[in-house]
Amino acid sequence: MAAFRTLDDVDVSNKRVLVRVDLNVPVQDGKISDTTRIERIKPTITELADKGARIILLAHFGRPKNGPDETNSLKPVAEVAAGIFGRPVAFVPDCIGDVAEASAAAIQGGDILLFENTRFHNGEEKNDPEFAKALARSGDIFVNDAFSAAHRAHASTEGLAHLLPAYAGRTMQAELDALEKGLGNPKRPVVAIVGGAKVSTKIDLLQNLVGKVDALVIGGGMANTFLAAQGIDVGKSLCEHDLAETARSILKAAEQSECAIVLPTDAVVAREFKANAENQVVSVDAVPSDAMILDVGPQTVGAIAGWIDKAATVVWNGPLGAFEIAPFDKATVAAAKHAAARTTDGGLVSVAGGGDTVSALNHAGVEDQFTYVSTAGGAFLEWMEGKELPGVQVLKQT
Ligand SMILES: Nc1ncnc2c1ncn2[C@@H]1O[C@H](COP(=O)(O)OP(=O)(O)OP(=O)(O)O)[C@@H](O)[C@H]1O
Ligand SMILES: O=C(O)[C@H](O)COP(=O)(O)O
Repeated sequence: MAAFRTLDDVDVSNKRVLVRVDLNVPVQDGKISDTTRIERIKPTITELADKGARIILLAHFGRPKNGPDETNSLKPVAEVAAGIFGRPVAFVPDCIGDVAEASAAAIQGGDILLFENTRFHNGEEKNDPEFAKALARSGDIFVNDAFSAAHRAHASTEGLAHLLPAYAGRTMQAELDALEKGLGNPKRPVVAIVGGAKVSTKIDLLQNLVGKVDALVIGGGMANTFLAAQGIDVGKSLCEHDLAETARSILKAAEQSECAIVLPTDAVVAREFKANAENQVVSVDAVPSDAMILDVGPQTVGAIAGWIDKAATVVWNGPLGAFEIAPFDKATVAAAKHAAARTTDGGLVSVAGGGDTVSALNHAGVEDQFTYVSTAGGAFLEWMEGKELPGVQVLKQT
């Protein structure tokens, strides 16, 4: 973290502080269904407000393509954020121009404004320097607290940092600290657990991990591709047969870098992809030709628990089975509980991220017991792939 400046390095009193946050929260039936991202930024907002900063929140919402539209407006988020922060949050219907600048000029220390969706302007995603300059006119300094949007080189995540003195917010700082412990400079042995549906969405991630970790546990649907690549018949399971060669090259790279690969040895199979479908546990070399693997089996869970016991650090992305439908959540829940217990009692550093992974940990009831659970989706994956995130990179340079 010494690589860039934080809120410890600046006097924010009475300054107009443009704070990039991630308010891209899920909405169901017109209501925000999960406020975790808003809760996560509260420490930064509280600190800035207590120090007398004039706070202006910048954020995107959804992926609007044709300018302003009501469904992607941040207006409803202002009220929810105010409830969580315990302070009024005034909504401003644009993020640039006269209204925005006049509102930012008028607020007092400790006040909070939320500017409308930055993506309502084309310049945001293009990282247009003119648009970034227009944003910068409302602020004296820039604080980026949106790790989960840091994989985007947009005007409000990257461009602004070239125009104003730039700092990492407390949430960004905590996220980067945790990720540094996870893969940057981890306590060894490091065990990565990667699951989820497909190999195709995680090739870069797997390739990066085998060069960095001591053991890689592969579960979920993607394990089927690895099993098939070794000549195992996986029946009707989800399997990317065209990626057999890629899977073999990942196994080879793992062998060269002495990374142990842990693949399922048994599996829970069913003939239907639905809750409570009739199911049985079989060895992976005895999957019936008309059945599909929907979870890893108990023997595999035992092996994964053994690896968690050996680990000083666990990084996790992707569920081990189709955890949304019982009973195919069993392995994910058991492994999550085991990692949580080892974190609480045994000093394990456990870092997890990814949309479905967070839901799975929530479902297991252990989200709070992990060392760190990232709310980032794409940004967490890119970090696991070993990529530099533009929004983080620019903070290091400025
Ligand atoms: N054996 C399996 N067969 C079919 N689907 C599976 C299997 N194992 C896991 N899945 C599915 O994989 C999906 C999650 O994978 P994904 O790679 O999207 O996770 P993630 O990276 O945490 O999430 P996100 O992509 O939202 O950030 C779940 O919907 C789960 O049902
Ligand atoms: O939800 C996210 O992962 C972030 O807010 C980034 O959103 P995006 O994928 O639309 O850029």
